Amino acid sequence: ALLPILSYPDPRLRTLAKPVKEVTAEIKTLIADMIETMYDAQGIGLAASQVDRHIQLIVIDLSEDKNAPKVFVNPKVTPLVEEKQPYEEGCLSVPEVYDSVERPNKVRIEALDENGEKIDEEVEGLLAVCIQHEMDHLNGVIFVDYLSRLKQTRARDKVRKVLKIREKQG
Ligand SMILES: O=C(O)C[C@@H](Cc1ccccc1)C(=O)SCC(=O)c1ccccc1
Ligand SMILES: [Zn+2]
Repeated sequence: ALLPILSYPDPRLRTLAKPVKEVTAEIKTLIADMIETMYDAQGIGLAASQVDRHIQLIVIDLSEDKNAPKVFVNPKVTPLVEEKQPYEEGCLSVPEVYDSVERPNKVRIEALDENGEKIDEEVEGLLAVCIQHEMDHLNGVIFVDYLSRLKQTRARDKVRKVLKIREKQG
């Protein structure tokens, strides 16, 4: 089922996500719903925080055909390089706002997959950027937090406008 995505600056987006104790059938349903919601919203990632479920769960799909979703439960990210690279980020909770954010572009990701199997990989490029962006969501951080106050104000105004237009479209 499609899930409603919280929009900036909704305070619920600031909630700290709790670890998942066990990947239950209910959580497997949430994973499927998050993947469906991510595709519907044309995103490449989605954190449970964005659908108002405050558990440590993210889904990502960078594939062309949108048929290779990755699931990370209780993810832990460790930068593998000091140097930060800029990347033009967006966010499904801050629609139609894009701006440059600097992050390490090579990280180690440790997590569980949807079957509770261990994941321990070194990733780089857009996957590394996206994982860090989703991890931020689980810690109540939104990419606009890295921008200037002026840009944060503009982002708030832009989201308000976009949501009004989407409401009219029904
Ligand atoms: O809000 C989210 O977590 C989803 C977000 C993930 C993300 C995109 C780009 C950089 C970092 C994290 C999106 O999918 S935004 C929409 C999108 O598909 C996109 C935007 C910019 C670049 C590439 C993709
Ligand atoms: Zn986001």
